[in-house]
Amino acid sequence: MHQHIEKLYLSAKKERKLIIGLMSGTSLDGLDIALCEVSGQGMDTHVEVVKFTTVDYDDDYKTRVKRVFAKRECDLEEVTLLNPWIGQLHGEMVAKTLASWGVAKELIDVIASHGQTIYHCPKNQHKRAEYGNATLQIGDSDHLAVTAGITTIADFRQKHIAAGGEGAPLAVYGDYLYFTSTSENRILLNMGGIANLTYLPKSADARAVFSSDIGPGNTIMDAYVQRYFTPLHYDKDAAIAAKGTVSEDLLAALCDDAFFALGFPKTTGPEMFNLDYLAAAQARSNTQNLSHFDVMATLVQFSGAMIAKAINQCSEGLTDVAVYASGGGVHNPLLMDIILANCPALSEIKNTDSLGINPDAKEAVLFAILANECLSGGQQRFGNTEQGIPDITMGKISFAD
Ligand SMILES: Nc1ncnc2c1ncn2[C@@H]1O[C@H](COP(=O)(O)OP(=O)(O)OP(=O)(O)O)[C@@H](O)[C@H]1O
Ligand SMILES: CC(=O)N[C@H]1[C@@H]2OC[C@@H](O2)[C@@H](O)[C@@H]1O[C@H](C)C(=O)O
Repeated sequence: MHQHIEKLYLSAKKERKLIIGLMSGTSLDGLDIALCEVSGQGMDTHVEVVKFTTVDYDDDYKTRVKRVFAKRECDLEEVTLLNPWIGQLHGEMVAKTLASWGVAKELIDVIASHGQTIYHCPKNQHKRAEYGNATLQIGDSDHLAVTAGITTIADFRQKHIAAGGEGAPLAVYGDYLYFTSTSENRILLNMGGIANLTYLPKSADARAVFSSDIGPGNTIMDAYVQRYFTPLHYDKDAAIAAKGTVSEDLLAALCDDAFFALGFPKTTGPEMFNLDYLAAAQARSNTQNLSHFDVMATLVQFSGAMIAKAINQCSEGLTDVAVYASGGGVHNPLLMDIILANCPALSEIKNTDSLGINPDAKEAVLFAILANECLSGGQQRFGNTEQGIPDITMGKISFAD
């Protein structure tokens, strides 16, 4: 038996594993690194986030990735060069972070790497009959594994598509296995660049679980700030939006798109929700001359209103629904206020801290849970492909040498 297979077999048998979950999201803010002690599997999964950090990307990384990010046409050589380059960079980031934590790489069972999404195109977006759903994450895991010296499980989204899904949201698997409660119905709301939610019934019936992207979280706001408020990367604490006034005409135009009429589940990305989307809405509503502050005020209202609409749709007819938020959007006080103000059935929105998981770490923890399922789980049935939750084992394995 190959030594790597034997080591993986021994890891898979361990009651407690040390798994490093990695997430690099559509906001391109940094690499989330969560050192997780994972025990059990399936509905008995328990995670302790031993250490967490976000290693910020420098402007060089952002500039390089943005040349190919969410663009229908780009330099294929650049994509080819970035794939190993990001994998190696992520491996170096992990190695340096472990060293700073004083954790020897030999103690780590596996790394679980999401990679960097550069293009996401579900059928509702490309509308090309000859193709199915598709998505592309780069940051090759062989380069990551060799650089970090740790076996790496990666590229989770492809199997989801192979089994009939759209490759996202994958949060539903981790949410169901880890956050299901038999005392309350729960909505897990993630607000990164894109907002997505998972509905967890207190019946714990996997067939009643529900998950979908909603629309933009921070992605258009970030792009607007990066264009007009250089060198800022985002509207910290909504300081810019707070100075503006919502344009009802622009808001109506932003909300008026076929994507929002699609039923759930659905997925999207910055391929659709970007500054071109904003410009088209401004042209339709003749609001091209708004101040930057008024545009930002309207964008945060747009995200908040669409998120609230999805929460209301999900919880219609239910009495006890608790909402737990995660992702960088939890730090935007104006966004959180708008959501709550538009959800009459809610008295508060908690964040996942109250469930023991740092809201900034949740996505990285998700991939650690998916890797644990790849090694030791797989028994939990979802069997709900129509709802975008097929029963599958996700991830490709890259050995360290
Ligand atoms: N203090 C803050 N005030 C306002 N917004 C904030 C604050 N901190 C973070 N954010 C927002 O959160 C974003 C980062 O969130 P997160 O890391 O969850 O995104 P992501 O994971 O890259 O996105 P996705 O989940 O779509 O892949 C920032 O780009 C910014 O828009
Ligand atoms: C293609 C892709 O990277 N999608 C992301 C993005 O970021 C949020 C939302 O859109 C979600 O659908 C997904 O990531 C999270 C981790 C998910 O799969 O649940």
